[in-house]
Amino acid sequence: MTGNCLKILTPISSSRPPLFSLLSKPTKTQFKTSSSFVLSVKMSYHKELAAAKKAASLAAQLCQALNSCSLSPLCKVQKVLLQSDVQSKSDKSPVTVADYGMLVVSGRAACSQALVTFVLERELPSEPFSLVAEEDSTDLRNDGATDTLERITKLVNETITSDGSYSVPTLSTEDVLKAIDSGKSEGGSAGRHWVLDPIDGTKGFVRGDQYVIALALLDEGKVVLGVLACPNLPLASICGDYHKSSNNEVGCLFYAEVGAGTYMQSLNGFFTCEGWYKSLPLKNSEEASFFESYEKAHSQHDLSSSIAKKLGVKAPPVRIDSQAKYGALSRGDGAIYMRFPREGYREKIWDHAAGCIVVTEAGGVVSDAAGNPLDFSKGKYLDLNVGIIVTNQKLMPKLLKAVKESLEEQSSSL
Ligand SMILES: Nc1ncnc2c1ncn2[C@@H]1O[C@H](COP(=O)(O)O)[C@@H](O)[C@H]1OP(=O)(O)O
Ligand SMILES: [Mg+2]
Ligand SMILES: [Mg+2]
Ligand SMILES: [Mg+2]
Repeated sequence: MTGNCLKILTPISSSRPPLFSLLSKPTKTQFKTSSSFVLSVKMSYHKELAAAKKAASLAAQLCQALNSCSLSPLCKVQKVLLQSDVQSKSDKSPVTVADYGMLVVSGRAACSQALVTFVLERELPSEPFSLVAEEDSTDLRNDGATDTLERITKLVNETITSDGSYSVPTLSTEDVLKAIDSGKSEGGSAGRHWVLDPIDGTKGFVRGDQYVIALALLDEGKVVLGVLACPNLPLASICGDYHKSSNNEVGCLFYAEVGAGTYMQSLNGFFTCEGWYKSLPLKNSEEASFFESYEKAHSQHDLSSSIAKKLGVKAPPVRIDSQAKYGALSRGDGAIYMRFPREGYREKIWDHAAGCIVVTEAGGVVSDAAGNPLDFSKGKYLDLNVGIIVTNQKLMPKLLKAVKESLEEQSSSL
């Protein structure tokens, strides 16, 4: 453990990156040593990672404040929402417009997006800024949204003031709208692009369960760093006897930089847990626990349970919302994550970029259902073969075989 953060050990991989990749080296250069061993010196993204951690942590603080202010009219609406079903957009994702309640939910995500944009631009003033993000300001520009817009502008300003690092004039509602709309980049394979899901796991957020602020950086189409701020995720493992754990603190920040590993610290800055080294995966598929979406509409539970059966998995699935699944997996809470969206759903890069590097830098493997790595260079969508599967290097061949068999069985039964 270093300072107040935990280094997540590589569960299976024997090919940890060399220590020199942790050092600050500004160029991508290949060196030949006298023994003709080729060393590839990696680009360092330390400055960008520090900015991303700060942005995601502040956004998490903002989301937590939104949830705990029981007297706020915003929260009263959320309480009503908790008892009602969340409406759908045309792409079948929850949220937005239709009524004031939905505006409040999308407004909160937009609020988080504005704050992340503000922090990244202030922390990295000399870098060109391109952001591919989920939210836009359309709903907040409607006449009926004035009150919500004023409230979220106030909350963004309060969070900036309470942090105390930036001496800027108070942001206006127009500043906030502009900050939200700077997330309209299309991404792609050239240059650098930030990728943001300002509230990932909207349904979990509305239910008071798991959600994350997920931020990643693409460089030439590759994910080079990722941060997952998980305000409701316990610091202790969420599998096995976790409910018996003496530590019931919540709020985790996972972060990873290419070639430099994955780390976790507590969101409040104090790290108190230990002992995860012992529970790292694994072993045999029978002992693996597997994660999937809480929402049946997001992933076919019957398909994953047929795959788990083939693998001999004994434990019941762990169903939680959002990319918190990637974070929990990276620290060894479970060994497998399976995601099989319903036909017609297109996965977006902001739903996987940060989670993907958090898992791969901890030694895991993320692929589509056919075993291809995820390609983040094609714009805001991921073009995938059927679904996404995640596990460690030892279990991946077995998992792929089981996935293939179950998919064949599924298509022959149609
Ligand atoms: N119909 C759907 N199928 C699959 N994923 C969806 C669907 N609707 C929304 N999502 C997105 O899936 C992610 C949540 O997945 P999970 O079920 O694993 O929590 C979220 O990013 C959510 O978007 P959002 O960011 O708006 O919440
Ligand atoms: Mg959404
Ligand atoms: Mg999402
Ligand atoms: Mg979202």
